[in-house]
Amino acid sequence: MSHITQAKRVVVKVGTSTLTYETGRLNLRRVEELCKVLCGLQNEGREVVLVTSGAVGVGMGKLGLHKHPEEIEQRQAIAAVGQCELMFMYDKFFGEYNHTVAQVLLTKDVVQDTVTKRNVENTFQTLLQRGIIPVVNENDSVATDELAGKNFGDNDTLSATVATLTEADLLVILTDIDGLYSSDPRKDPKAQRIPYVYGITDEIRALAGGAGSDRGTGGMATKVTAACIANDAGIPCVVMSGANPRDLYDLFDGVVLGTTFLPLGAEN
Ligand SMILES: Nc1ncnc2c1ncn2[C@@H]1O[C@H](COP(=O)(O)OP(=O)(O)O)[C@@H](O)[C@H]1O
Ligand SMILES: N[C@@H](CCC(=O)OP(=O)(O)O)C(=O)O
Repeated sequence: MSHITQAKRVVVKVGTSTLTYETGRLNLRRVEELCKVLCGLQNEGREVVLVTSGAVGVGMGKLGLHKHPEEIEQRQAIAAVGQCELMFMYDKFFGEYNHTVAQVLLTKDVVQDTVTKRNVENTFQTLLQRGIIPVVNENDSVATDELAGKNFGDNDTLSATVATLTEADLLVILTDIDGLYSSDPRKDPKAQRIPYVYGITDEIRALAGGAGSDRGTGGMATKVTAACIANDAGIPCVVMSGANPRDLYDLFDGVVLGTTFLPLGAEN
């Protein structure tokens, strides 16, 4: 699958359910492994952009909270605590393998305005040219557009936006399940994994349900939306399990993992 093996610029998105234990505390072993593998991919000549969730989840863990507060301002404040911890950890782990990270926090309006969009595109280009790994999250402490509902924001869609902004060759979404199934496997034991999707249709969208845990936000539905945004920009998208970050090496060696969403006309 040359779309994957030959991808040079790769956006990798990791969800809260992959980064944390049920307590909300960081799964350090997994996060360290993920950072090491991303450094390995960077060393082989790829350019990696990491889109990370976890600010709210990690903030809750750090503050000893077990239930998502209803109030938006509480969640914004918790995210501010968690984002700090997340970046401290990424800086440390990537630094151990001699790589520099940069924090980029985005809101929807940034990419809707031509001037701020160009600014952030320039920032990404400059970071990547310098071999720096951008670590991106939604700017949860200032974003209010997506806070009205229960969802705090949607980093799946954000990752697709980042893939288009950076003109990436591939988007990889790491989650707590190994791809898109014919229905939510947590509810349907007969659900079967779908290895390839060539062009996202309404039937495919209808298969994808909501989050599988209290820590996840958008479920498979937002991942399919993200894949659609990426595919519309000509960028293939893989949704796969983040449980064993070393699987990324297999992916780039050509092993078929998770679900690969390919734009129509990009079948080989
Ligand atoms: N058709 C489907 N195929 C696979 N997973 C699905 C499907 N429908 C709903 N899901 C749920 O989506 C969850 C992954 O999304 P989410 O919990 O938001 O994780 P993350 O934190 O990685 O974004 C899975 O654990 C699963 O329960
Ligand atoms: N920006 C939020 C993440 C929102 C989100 O989409 O979470 P997830 O479903 O775990 O990818 C945070 O950092 O907590």
